[in-house]
Amino acid sequence: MKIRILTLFPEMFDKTLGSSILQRAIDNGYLDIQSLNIRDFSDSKHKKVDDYPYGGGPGMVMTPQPVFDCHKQALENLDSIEAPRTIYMSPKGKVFNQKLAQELSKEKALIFICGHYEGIDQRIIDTLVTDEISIGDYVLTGGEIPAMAVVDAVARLIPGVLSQEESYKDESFYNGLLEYPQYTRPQDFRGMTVPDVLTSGNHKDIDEWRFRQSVELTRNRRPDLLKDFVVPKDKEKLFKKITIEEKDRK
Ligand SMILES: C[S@@+](CC[C@H](N)C(=O)[O-])C[C@H]1O[C@@H](n2cnc3c(N)ncnc32)[C@H](O)[C@@H]1O
Repeated sequence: MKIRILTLFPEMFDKTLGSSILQRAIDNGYLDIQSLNIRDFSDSKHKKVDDYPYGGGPGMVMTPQPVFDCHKQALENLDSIEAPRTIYMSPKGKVFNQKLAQELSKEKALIFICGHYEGIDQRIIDTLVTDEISIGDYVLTGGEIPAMAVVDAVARLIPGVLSQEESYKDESFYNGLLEYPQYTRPQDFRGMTVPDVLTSGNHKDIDEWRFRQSVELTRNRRPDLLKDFVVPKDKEKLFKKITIEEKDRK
């Protein structure tokens, strides 16, 4: 997947994209990420990228010209890819989730626009942007951290990026549930022991225990997720049993 990030702070991406799984994905050719500095595209003498909002009010707004020209360069960069989605990171956007990450991971290319100050001129959004995405109901200083979160969540779903051991299929949200608790060595840490079932070697029991933990955790913490949860065929009986037991306990 090719990713182009339009930002006033390209250096913010160096560390994140140059570490761990993302760096490996780049090295192995699964990801091609470039950040473009919007300021480099400003026509103004002092490379100005913002101005006062029409109608008054606090703060500054990012002007259209540098962003339009930076976006044009990003498109030229991706010339073999037709109409890539252009995502504006914005607190006003659709709230990002695993489903959207899965959808975006199927794209050949993505362009991200990171806002700053009070945001970007609406004409950029009306003309260039296909998706406005928020990472939650709070306001950050800029779109860089939100873009990194989206790039990270999307990249790890691209086939081949994660090795088998790191498979995401059991992880929270992927199958509609929160993940079960995880334990590692030692089996006894200062008197706190690992649940016996996990050291039993009985894979059926382990599988059932994990499913039960996932269902109970989701029911307690995120009951909203259960509305869309499709119970796997082989877990239907167990799911019913867990549900009855939970009702009896109340
Ligand atoms: C200070 S914010 C601007 C907020 C804007 N004035 C508003 O009230 O909606 C500056 C930039 O940070 C980014 N940003 C802030 N919070 C975000 C969030 N929750 N999700 C995605 N992007 C966010 C956006 O790119 C935004 O243009």
